[in-house]
Amino acid sequence: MAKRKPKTKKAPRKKIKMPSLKLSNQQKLVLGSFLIIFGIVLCIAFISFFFTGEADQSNLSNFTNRNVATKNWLSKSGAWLSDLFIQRGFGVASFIFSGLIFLSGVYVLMNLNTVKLRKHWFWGTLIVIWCSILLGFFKDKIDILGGTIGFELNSFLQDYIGKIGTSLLLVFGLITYLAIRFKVTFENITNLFKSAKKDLKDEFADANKDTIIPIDNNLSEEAQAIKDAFEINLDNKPESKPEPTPEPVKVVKTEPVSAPLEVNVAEAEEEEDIEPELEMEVKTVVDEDAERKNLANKLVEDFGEFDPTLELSKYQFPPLDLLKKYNTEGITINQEELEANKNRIVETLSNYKIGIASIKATIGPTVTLYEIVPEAGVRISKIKNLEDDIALSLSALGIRIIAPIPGKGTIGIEVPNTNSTIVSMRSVIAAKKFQSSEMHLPIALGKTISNETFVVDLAKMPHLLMAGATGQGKSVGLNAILTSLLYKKHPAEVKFILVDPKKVELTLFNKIERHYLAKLPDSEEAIITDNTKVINTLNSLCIEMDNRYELLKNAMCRNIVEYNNKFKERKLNPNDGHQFLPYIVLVVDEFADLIMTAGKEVETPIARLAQLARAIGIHLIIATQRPSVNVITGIIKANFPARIAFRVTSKIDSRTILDGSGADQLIGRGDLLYTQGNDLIRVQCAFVDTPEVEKITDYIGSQKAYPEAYLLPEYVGEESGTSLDIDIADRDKLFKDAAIVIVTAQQGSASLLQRKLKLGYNRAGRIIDQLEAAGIVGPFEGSKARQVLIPDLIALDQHLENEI
Ligand SMILES: Nc1ncnc2c1ncn2[C@@H]1O[C@H](COP(=O)(O)OP(=O)(O)OP(=O)(O)O)[C@@H](O)[C@H]1O
Repeated sequence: MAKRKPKTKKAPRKKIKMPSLKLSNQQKLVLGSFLIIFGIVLCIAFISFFFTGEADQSNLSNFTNRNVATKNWLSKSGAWLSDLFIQRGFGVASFIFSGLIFLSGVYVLMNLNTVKLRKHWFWGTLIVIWCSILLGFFKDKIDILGGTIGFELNSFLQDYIGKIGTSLLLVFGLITYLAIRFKVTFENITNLFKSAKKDLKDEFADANKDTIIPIDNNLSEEAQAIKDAFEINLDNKPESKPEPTPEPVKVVKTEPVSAPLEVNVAEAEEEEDIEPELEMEVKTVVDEDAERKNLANKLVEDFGEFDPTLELSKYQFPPLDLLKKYNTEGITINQEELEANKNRIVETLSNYKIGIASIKATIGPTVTLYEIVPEAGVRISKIKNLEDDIALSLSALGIRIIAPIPGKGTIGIEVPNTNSTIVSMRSVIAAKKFQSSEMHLPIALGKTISNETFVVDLAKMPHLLMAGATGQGKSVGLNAILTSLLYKKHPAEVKFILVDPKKVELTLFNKIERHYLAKLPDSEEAIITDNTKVINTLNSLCIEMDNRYELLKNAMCRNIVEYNNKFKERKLNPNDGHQFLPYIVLVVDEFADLIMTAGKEVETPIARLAQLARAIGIHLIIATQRPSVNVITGIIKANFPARIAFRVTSKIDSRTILDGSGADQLIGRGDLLYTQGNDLIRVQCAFVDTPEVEKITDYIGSQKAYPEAYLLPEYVGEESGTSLDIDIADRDKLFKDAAIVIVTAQQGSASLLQRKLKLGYNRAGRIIDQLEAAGIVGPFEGSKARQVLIPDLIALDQHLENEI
């Protein structure tokens, strides 16, 4: 079976979640309102209990008897409930339970986070117990205060630690509660007292400001008395301290000055007082990073890590059964063939006087590798030169000599099997190596010569160049790559941009447009078959790349993996434009065709993407039939270290794609050479047929999808405005309407036309060209809208009339 979810992905230290009871919205409404009403019922019954409890007491045992009448406002059930909670339970503190039940109802109804609710219940229950123990002291006076439980607990404690001990224990409980729940500290309390004292003083000071005592020569006795009184009231200092304020007043008194001097008694006092109380304001520098981290931790605690797959949480990965099993699968060893080939190799080599010390065969799906160890003193180059002779003697195509096999110290001769076996996509997808791979973009390419499943990571490549003559298995190879990713990656994690100039190869993927494809905002079809659109898409992808780099820079991340992890850990704020970034894989099926028609316009953005896009999760896969140097230019080659070569027709083509020969000696039908810069690895590509792809895309396409394909940023092409001599007769039918829209809005943008006239991007772009040619809008100005050269509609009419 296909893996439903890449469970083997390093589980990011997820908290073990409590099994959550998932309720539908209707169930939430029912349960929420029930709890709210039940909370209210309890509260009413409890209140009523204080008035009717005593009267109902005797009837409780006859609760089931219909004829017995109770006085509780909620009748027998009210009497029973309040007796249970208050009398036999926790006393008046039981009101807290009714509040908690009510609160639970509100939480369920409003779909609030239950973590807080759990806290409320925990602390609420503790308060109930604390209160009932406290009120248990008064059981003798009013027995319902603490309830039976409160009384029992209280007397239990008293038996062991006495009345004083129990009281102290309750005080300790209160302190603990305040300290933990309200973060009260000793410093907080002292600061509170200090500030209260200061406030009090300020108040007095203010009061005195109103009664400023003009101290002139004759400071009245009363003033002195008032001042003294203040000193006595406000100064807490011990009497031994140096004498406080009277001094300045005395001075004034004894020294008559002609100019009246106003002395504010309170002020003078404050000067004295403030000094010893001088408080240093300690400003703690808030570490923003730490604060953000705390917030992120809290968010993760409350809501769990961000799950990008949440929107399509019910998405099912395609099952393995959709892929076909082949009868020809499984390697059959033809002993005779093996023997015959061995003998011929030994014979041919001995004809050239090359002795062999040992020979060993490894049978692969399409070729068998004969590893020989030549006798001492044999030149390797001598064997290498015998390639054609060995091929002749074995009368077989596709003989490849690897001399020496890197890291083995042997010489390899690959000889095609007479009956090659098909490597099914099913077998490679089912392989443990693929299923348990922890790669970011794993691709099960096929099987190696030693019959091992060959899995590579596209994210590491980071771009792939694929070449091969027509009919050698390129399209199947591309399908195998796409299938691998579909089997391993959720729609939220990867998006494809498919360019298919042949128009038929990738059309099947149209069905998964809203799951897996990305497209330009204005394009109708997600799969690009039109070469001009490719240019826009590539440029748009460059904008996406720049945007992503900006996001990474702001998030201080070096690559998409770090960024996405940070986003999942809720350390990046979506309000700042951050979002989970899916990988984007651009697949171009026929690159030669593109280069021929668009040349530099395609080459430049491709080269730019190839150079820069690896860190931000954009990967390119480019396939071509013609691996000639004018298609795979130096700049492209330099940026595509990973290459796949299917069979090509000439050594030169092989050299272009692989920087060496080899691809010309392949046997076709999915036989390929893979290199990532160093060794060449011969792989038999997995075979996936069109009906299989169709089944997979049908399966995915039938599931719930995103509202639309992943939208790439809009790119306003420069191609508009190139041909300014547009014939008036060739103008679009909507030309005049467009001119009116543009002049009215005084904004020369194609997207405005798209919106107002409901046009596709291409047509809107063409009309903008025509408007430029007609002198209505100015030339292209990059990201800005074009200038409108006509001020109003009257001027537009005149302008168009003059043209004719
Ligand atoms: N991995 C494979 N295993 C077995 N047969 C294969 C494999 N790949 C391709 N073939 C055979 O080769 C045929 C041509 O393959 P494919 O259509 O992929 O070639 P191509 O290189 O894409 O050709 P073109 O460039 O003309 O589209 C297939 O129909 C299939 O019969």
